[in-house]
Amino acid sequence: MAANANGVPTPRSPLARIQTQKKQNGICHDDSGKPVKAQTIDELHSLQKKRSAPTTPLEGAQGAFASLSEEERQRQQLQSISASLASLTRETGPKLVKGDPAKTQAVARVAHHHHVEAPTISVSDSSLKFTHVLYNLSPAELYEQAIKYEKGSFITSTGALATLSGAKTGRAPRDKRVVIDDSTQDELWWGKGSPNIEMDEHTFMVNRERAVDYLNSLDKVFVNDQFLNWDPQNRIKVRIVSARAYHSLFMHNMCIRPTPEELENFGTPDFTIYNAGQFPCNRYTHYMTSSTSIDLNLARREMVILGTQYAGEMKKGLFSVMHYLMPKRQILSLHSGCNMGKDGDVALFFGLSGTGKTTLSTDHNRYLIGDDEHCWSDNGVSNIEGGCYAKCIGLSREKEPDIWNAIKFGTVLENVVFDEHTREVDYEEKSVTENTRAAYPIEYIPNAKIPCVGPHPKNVILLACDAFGVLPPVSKLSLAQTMYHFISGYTALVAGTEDGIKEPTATFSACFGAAFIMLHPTKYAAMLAEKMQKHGATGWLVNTGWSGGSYGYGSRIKLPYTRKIIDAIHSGSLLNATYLKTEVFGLEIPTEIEGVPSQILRPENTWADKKAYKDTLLKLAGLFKKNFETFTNYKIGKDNKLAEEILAAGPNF
Ligand SMILES: Nc1ncnc2c1ncn2[C@@H]1O[C@H](COP(=O)(O)OP(=O)(O)OP(=O)(O)O)[C@@H](O)[C@H]1O
Ligand SMILES: O=C([O-])CC(=O)C(=O)O
Ligand SMILES: [Ca+2]
Ligand SMILES: [Mn+2]
Repeated sequence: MAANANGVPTPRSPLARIQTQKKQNGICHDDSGKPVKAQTIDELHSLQKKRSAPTTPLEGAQGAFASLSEEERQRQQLQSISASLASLTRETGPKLVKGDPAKTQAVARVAHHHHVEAPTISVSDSSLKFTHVLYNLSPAELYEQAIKYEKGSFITSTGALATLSGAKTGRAPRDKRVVIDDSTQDELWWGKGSPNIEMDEHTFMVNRERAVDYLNSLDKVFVNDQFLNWDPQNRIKVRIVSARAYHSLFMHNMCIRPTPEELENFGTPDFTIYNAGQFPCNRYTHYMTSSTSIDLNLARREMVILGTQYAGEMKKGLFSVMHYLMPKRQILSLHSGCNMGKDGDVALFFGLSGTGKTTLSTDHNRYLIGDDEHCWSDNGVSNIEGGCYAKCIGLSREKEPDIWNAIKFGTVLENVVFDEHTREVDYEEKSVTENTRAAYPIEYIPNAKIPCVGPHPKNVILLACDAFGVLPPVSKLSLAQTMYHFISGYTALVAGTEDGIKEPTATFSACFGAAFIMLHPTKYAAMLAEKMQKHGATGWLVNTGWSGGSYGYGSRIKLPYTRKIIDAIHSGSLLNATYLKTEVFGLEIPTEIEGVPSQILRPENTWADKKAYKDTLLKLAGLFKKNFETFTNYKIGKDNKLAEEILAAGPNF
């Protein structure tokens, strides 16, 4: 029974008497609740928000400044960010203020205490104005910023932040530039087939200045201080300076989120991204072939983004950095998904964009370690990232329930189309792009393994989305075959992820990620061979692409069948199946798998036109052979025995 304010029971009856308070001093009080502790509306609003713990990075010794005052912390933090944003020609950083410029009152007060000293060398207007820093904002704060200031930002019916990435809806690999200097000249892979297109140090500085000036011309910038790599011994500190809440939330989700304590001791970042994506590069600048430029300077540990707002550039730019830093430490960096069974059996999923790394590593019966970027060290595997980046085209609750459910508050949904009233997303719709994406923190997947590390892999699964429809749905590989297919990195690129490609086309991309590797592919291949051998991992080739004919004739292998195949690999049952060897590619294919129609296991059975099948098979084999020519002269491992074996493991016809 309910009680009124005086504790007198109020009987529930249809004709309950309306009770008014007894008159005191002749005034009628409505004191059903206590009055608010505010004298004004402003004061009332200020009560709404509780102060949170300070999140401030410190320069210098870890934890030594634990007793610093809040004010001193703020000052050091702004100094560190000001140093990041400094113009290198005017030798001064901008005046920084923490917080949203919209809250002008607070700004005036903070600015008085915290602005960084005025420049002495050469003064420009930008050094006279304040740049407001929105530092490691929470998802809720970033939502508010996005919705208020960024056109095209909306909350979907499930709570995700829908956003548009602008003119670019995929990466622009032809616009990537890497600074060539005395050390990178010899260390990195340059020339034919390499993703590293050179630029000189001076041009980098021109673009860096352009990006920094652009960012400093704004009222506010977002700064994220985060980590990469869950292996604590090989963790990298990254700072991302960007102009959009979308970019800040994307990286909040994709990188590892520091705890408040870790943030207090953050210090100087190991790597910094300047994302001035809304602003183009100057096409009169040397080495620039378009208005977009993604520039990597390993010596300065910096990356500059101009002319593209596609957030994937940041994620994959950092991945390139890891592909340089980790092999130096004898750690193999991998463009792969990774998950682990209840018994601790780890599987890696390699594959190019759209082949199924995210879809297949997200498996309700297994622990997710990560969906896209990993390291394999002497201690086992570790995820580089703190989030997942799933393709959304055709997404359904039935087929991919865990990804579906991860699209909720906090998740960034790029370039999707939704109902203007209900805000329900239509995942079939590709009118903005086919490369629609969801970026969410890894803990949004219920069986994520946190921390995202695991023991040495037992299975290495190479995913290829074969648009020709001639590769078997699954084959067991020898070590040499695994290397052959790893170096080849075959797939049919699915539309949209890389700018300009509109429909599936056969592609070879070394190490299943040539766009991101920094060293010659054979360096990574040799490390993979050594690790697989040492830890007894088995290689598999899984075709998640076409069956019964090429693209346009056959159809994509059904996801439930691919899942059954993957289940059989994980359980170990496929290892003991009966195999037969295919002609031309010499692949071992199983004759039976539980839950998969046996006739689809042999591609030639699914083709009505046997001659067309044979012709297509030979055509693809020819493409493999031609692609591999560039690698035949390279030494792999200590002696050249493996290189010869690998070559022999390719198609024979
Ligand atoms: N048989 C299949 N196996 C795997 N994926 C399939 C299959 N059939 C259809 N798909 C679809 O293919 C897409 C695979 O995309 P996924 O996000 O897993 O790519 P990815 O390898 O993680 O690429 P990226 O590196 O670009 O993130 C999903 O949209 C999935 O629904
Ligand atoms: O980088 C991207 O835009 C998406 C991705 O994961 C890939 O292409 O491998
Ligand atoms: Ca993915
Ligand atoms: Mn990827």
